[in-house]
Amino acid sequence: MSVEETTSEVILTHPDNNKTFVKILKYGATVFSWSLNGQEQLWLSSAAKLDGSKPVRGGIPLVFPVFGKNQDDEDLSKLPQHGLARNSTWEFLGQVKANPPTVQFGLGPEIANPELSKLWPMDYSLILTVEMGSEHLKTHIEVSNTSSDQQLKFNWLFHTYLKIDDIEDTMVSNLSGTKLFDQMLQESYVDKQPVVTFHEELDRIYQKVEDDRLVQVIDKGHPVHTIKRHNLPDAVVWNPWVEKSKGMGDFEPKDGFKELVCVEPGYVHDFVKLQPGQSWEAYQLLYKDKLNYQVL
Ligand SMILES: O=P(O)(O)OC[C@H]1O[C@H](O)[C@H](O)[C@@H](O)[C@@H]1O
Repeated sequence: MSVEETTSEVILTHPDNNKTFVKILKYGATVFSWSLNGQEQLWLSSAAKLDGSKPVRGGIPLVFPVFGKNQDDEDLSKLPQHGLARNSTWEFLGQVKANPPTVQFGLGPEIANPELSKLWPMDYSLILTVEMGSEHLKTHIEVSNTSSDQQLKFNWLFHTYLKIDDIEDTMVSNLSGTKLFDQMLQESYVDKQPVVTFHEELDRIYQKVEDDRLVQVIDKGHPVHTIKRHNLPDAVVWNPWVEKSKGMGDFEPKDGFKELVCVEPGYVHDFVKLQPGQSWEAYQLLYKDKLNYQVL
């Protein structure tokens, strides 16, 4: 059977290769493991909570309706950092395709975390579609405004923790020439470096990155992850390094930052704004590709 459901998880196994599978926690609809022919692709903290007591530290947490901690918006500023989707138990809607195995999860205010929904009493419907091919993992989101009279204003982001061998051998490519907001320096500038490299905590929001820029994670010259984005103009690149990792209780081992890089496709610089009845969709596609250094 290619789709197995337990009380807390859904596991998809590829029909042609049982070493290719994905595990999704209903809490947060969080993909917390993706094995591609026996090789884990996502980083997961060994102290990550998988019991619904807090968002998962690793995998692909979903960020909605606000990225970070909003200070200005009357409604969104009441929510905690990264919103409510990653701390709500989603409904498993079932399998929609046999091959590639594809499943859907849904979230709306009627089942979302009640404490957080009180802080943000909006009408919306989210459908997450997870498709696992023999060589790829696609996460697709559709957000609908189900209100009859109110605008829906939100951020979306796939907070993807990619597993790597060694952060100091790793580069992230094809973001050069893009404007970014540096969360460490709290300032905006254009990245003039040919690739992103890591020597300390790095937390950058690259803005309005064209859809046809394929972001690649390169290990000693070899591309290990390729990320295609659809309708997600921003890309956050994050590595917590030594001090930030120490400060996160659910981050283990403490030197685990060496084996992860977060590349997070999102819509976070601006808000998506939907009028009553409107919908918006976007996806992230993770796959393997040859080195594709784009001259832009
Ligand atoms: O600790 P969390 O709430 O999961 O946030 C983890 C990280 O998310 C994003 O990458 C932000 O850019 C970082 O500033 C933040 O530290």
